Amino acid sequence: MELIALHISPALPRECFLTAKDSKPSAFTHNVRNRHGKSRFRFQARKAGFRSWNPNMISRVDLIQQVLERDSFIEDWQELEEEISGVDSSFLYLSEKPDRNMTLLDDYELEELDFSSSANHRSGYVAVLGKPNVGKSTLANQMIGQKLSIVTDKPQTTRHRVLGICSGPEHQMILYDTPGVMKKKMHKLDSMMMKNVRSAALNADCVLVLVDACKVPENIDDVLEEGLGDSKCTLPTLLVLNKKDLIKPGEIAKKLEWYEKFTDVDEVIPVSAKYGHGVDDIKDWILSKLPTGPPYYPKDIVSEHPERFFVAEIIREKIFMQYRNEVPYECQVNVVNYKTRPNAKDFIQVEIVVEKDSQKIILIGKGGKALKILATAARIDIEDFLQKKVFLEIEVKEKENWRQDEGLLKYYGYGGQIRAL
Ligand SMILES: Nc1nc2c(ncn2[C@@H]2O[C@H](COP(=O)(O)OP(=O)(O)OP(=O)(O)O)[C@@H](O)[C@H]2O)c(=O)[nH]1
Repeated sequence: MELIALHISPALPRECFLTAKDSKPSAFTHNVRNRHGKSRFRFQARKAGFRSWNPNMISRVDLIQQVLERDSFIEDWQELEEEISGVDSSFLYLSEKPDRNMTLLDDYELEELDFSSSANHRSGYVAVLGKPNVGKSTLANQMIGQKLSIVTDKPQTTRHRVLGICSGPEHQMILYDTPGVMKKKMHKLDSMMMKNVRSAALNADCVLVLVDACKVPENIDDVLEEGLGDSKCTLPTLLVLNKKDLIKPGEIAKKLEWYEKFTDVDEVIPVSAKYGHGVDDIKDWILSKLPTGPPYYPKDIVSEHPERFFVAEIIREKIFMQYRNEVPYECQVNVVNYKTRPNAKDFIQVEIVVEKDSQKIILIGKGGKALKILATAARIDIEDFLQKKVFLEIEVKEKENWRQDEGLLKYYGYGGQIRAL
């Protein structure tokens, strides 16, 4: 490791960050809070060539230890170590939002965030809600300028809350793309997914509710109720009439009028998320609702999820594209091993969990042909995403009723935390 230093800041509560695709090598930051909730140790980790700090490369404790070995100026390292060892570093918690009062940054930290103090800077959290297939992921990707959420033509493909960060010189919007709001919950998986939608809304400073412009206008009360619960009356809400490219301008005007008249939202904006039309209007609306304040994350960070999360999501997208009917919904993709190797391709071992033997047979195909096609398509996209060559190994396993098993679902990351190691 070519560590120079490690920076610890209360404004940066995450363990690993994904930087924008073509950004310059970044400062990777790491946060440890002391007992009083304030950072007392400040270091900075830089390693050229990484788009994110992959926790597999080095464990949290190793990282701290390496810094401690180098830096003699740390007085109270024993306390620091105690604190680190008390934290289960194999999980990333997705539901926390840094306390605004804790994000009062000093000059050094502002410099680290690439942020020059400005009274007009706005930052905050935005929950993106809507029924399945209305275009939430497409809009979130368009706003961030990079594909983070998988997009398919099938409903209910987003299972996790995907956090994407959209930064500009004067703003930082942190978007939660959420699974489609659904009334009927078939499995425990569905209820846990909806719980995640709610916790996204709890963190939000404002809310976008997407509807499909091609569909007959419909009440959004159920989306607001399911997605926001008690917060529904208090948060500024924008109704986004998406897929306007698919209908005639006259029809858009009629639907706009309907939604303005029959829903209790602050504004309605027609857009085409797919083609980026109207997306700037949405950004302007969000900016008018976010509080002024410093950024939460460095400006070149686009997500806090680890690379392995996106690897699993890319494979899930390919499953949706290749297989029909219920099969994609019955699959869970887990990255069980992710090794970065200095002199060889990265090694990624993945298991696809299915509920029945019949699904396993379909996934693998005759002589393993279908699985081979899947692995090739996934590998190409993963290499494009990671900007490096990988060796991808996929195995299909059967676990009866995994969608009903709360313990397993938590282990797979549906309980608000995902595995980092
Ligand atoms: N024509 C058109 N298609 C769109 C637009 N936005 C999204 N789509 C398509 O609609 C489908 C669903 O888009 P997603 O972004 O996956 O929808 P979602 O709301 O995230 O879906 P869930 O995962 O089910 O919650 C995809 O085929 C998109 O390409 C749009 O503005 N115009």
